[in-house]
Amino acid sequence: MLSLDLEQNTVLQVSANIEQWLEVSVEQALQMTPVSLLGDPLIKRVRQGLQHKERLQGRVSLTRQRGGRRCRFSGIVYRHRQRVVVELEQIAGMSERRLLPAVNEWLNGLAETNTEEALLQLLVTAVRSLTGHDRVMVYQFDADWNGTVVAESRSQAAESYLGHSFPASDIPPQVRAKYQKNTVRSIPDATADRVPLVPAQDARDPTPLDLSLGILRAVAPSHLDYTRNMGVKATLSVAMQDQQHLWGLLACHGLEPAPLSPLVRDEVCTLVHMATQRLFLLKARAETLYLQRVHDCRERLAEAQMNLLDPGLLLLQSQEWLELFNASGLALLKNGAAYSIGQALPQAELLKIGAWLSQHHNSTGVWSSQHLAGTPLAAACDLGEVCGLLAVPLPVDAIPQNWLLLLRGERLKSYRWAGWLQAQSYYDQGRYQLSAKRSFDAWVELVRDQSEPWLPHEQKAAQDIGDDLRVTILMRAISTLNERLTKANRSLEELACTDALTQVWNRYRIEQAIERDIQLGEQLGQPSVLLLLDVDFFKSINDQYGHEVGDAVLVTLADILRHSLRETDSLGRWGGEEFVILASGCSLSDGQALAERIRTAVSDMQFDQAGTVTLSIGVSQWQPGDQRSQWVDRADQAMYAAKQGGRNRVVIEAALDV
Ligand SMILES: Nc1nc2c(ncn2[C@@H]2O[C@H](COP(=O)(O)OP(=O)(O)OP(=O)(O)O)[C@@H](O)[C@H]2O)c(=O)[nH]1
Repeated sequence: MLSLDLEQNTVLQVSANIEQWLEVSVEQALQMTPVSLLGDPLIKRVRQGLQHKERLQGRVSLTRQRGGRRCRFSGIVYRHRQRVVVELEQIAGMSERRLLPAVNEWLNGLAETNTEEALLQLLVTAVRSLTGHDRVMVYQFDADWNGTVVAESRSQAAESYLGHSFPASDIPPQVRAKYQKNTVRSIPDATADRVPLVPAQDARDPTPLDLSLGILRAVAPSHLDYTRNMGVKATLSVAMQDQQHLWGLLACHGLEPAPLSPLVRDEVCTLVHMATQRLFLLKARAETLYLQRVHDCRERLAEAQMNLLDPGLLLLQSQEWLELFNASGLALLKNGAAYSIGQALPQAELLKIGAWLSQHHNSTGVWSSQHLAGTPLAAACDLGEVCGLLAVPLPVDAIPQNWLLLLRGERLKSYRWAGWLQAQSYYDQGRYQLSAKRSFDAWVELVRDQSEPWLPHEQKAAQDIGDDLRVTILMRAISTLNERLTKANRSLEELACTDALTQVWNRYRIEQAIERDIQLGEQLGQPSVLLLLDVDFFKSINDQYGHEVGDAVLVTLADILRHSLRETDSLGRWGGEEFVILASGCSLSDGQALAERIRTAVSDMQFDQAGTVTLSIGVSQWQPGDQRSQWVDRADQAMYAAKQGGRNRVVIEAALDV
């Protein structure tokens, strides 16, 4: 490793072992110019490639004769402030020409895998065949940065770590941050001596050289302890990440020092990079399929909205929602009622959950827990077997009293922790301080009372479906309200058209019916007849028995009249003790017959206290050109004639003296 000042054309620092590689002593090297030490082509390439850049794209190469043999070096170059760092490694082992076809084959294989498991397994197999490490693992981080080994390829001699977990403290935040900058960390020989730079500091710029972009920097003593305690003497780890997120690591272990050609290391990085891309592609594909299922569910909800289905009934048919959310039970809390499917809780407990959520969760976003026993909700109700809850508020009028609840049972998980669980790092003055692990024996920890975690895409899908469900509930509520309003309007209308005492139509309503019949007569020539009925000597009934008896007579009379009519006839109270019957589609003679029937029925009737009651009835037929008043007047005149003629009789208009 060398640091150069290309402006001043000087060599600032060199590795103490430079002579072993380039056959110049440290003193000589520090006297030389960069060009005389590393050659004109290399320095030219660095000058061109490093303009305005932190690191050189690609590699530089250098050839030297050593002990009569030609040695090839490959190097990386990066900048720290004014200084340019050159790291050179001798190329050994598999030649470039033999390496490429093998890598290509592995790359093709990776591109053909269709499951995450197959992909990661192929990756560890490929990397081990290239590097010859004893154990190659893929190590996946969970949300808390604990890592679990999800794929492994190993030699007989290496113990298996598959399924083991490592606590987050093993790879603390500042180490994780470094992986974002430099995806690869290589320790080919953990037992090797550290080689210092000479001089240790650049006299003009005492800032320590930042080597975080490099490969050859020495390893922190705590990390060396860590690898030693793990029983490994060589490691290589490569970050598996997309732009923002460190998903996991590819980690290689050698039980013995494992010198690694920089070219092989580069190819491993390429394989890991390609495998990570493929991994995210497979994940994206799975997510697309999931979103398609969510979309189908939403389509069905949209249909339910159009058909104004009751969301509660809808839920009962939604077995699919259970599968979609990998839920053991599902409940809808709506207007104080609970509908549920699957293994839910008793209605009373579900309602308690709803009440607690409404009181404590004010946001319109979802509420979730995979460990309900650790939340205050556990004290508010009996959760039974339920360990996980994803609750989606369905606010109507901004108050989230309605909830969609997705429930999950326990998922027993055994963590096979590799090494001690005691804190391996501690936080001090804003930095994690590392201390090495001392044991890597597996500890099995059984995690109880927890469900599968609610993944972000599941939470998003639940929120979307919740939004649709909320609209369905609203639409349903509006339609129910409309139905009620229509009913209420109809009752009001009836009330406005009904005579309060006799419950037959009032004068306003019967006049409307008469107008309608006049229109039908004019448009279709339909005949209609009016009967005007007046109680004889009604005043004397009132006078003799009191007004209440008079009222009772009117009520009984209305009943008799109602029962004497056909479907098409209409009955109304004209006022006082007068009634009107409109016999639609009826001739004058038919009207006369009807009037006679009624007159007889009434006169034959014994009224409770009033005894016999008789009617005088006038009958008139609508004539083309008649206004309502003319038609009614003629019936009135006929009725008057009946009175005149001695009462308890029917007179038709034809009998009137014109
Ligand atoms: N009990 C009761 N009486 C009513 C009601 N509406 C009108 N009346 C009475 O009905 C009586 C009608 O009397 P009149 O118009 O003199 O006629 P009448 O006694 O029937 O004699 P004629 O029609 O000539 O046979 C009056 O005394 C009114 O007060 C009612 O709703 N209830």
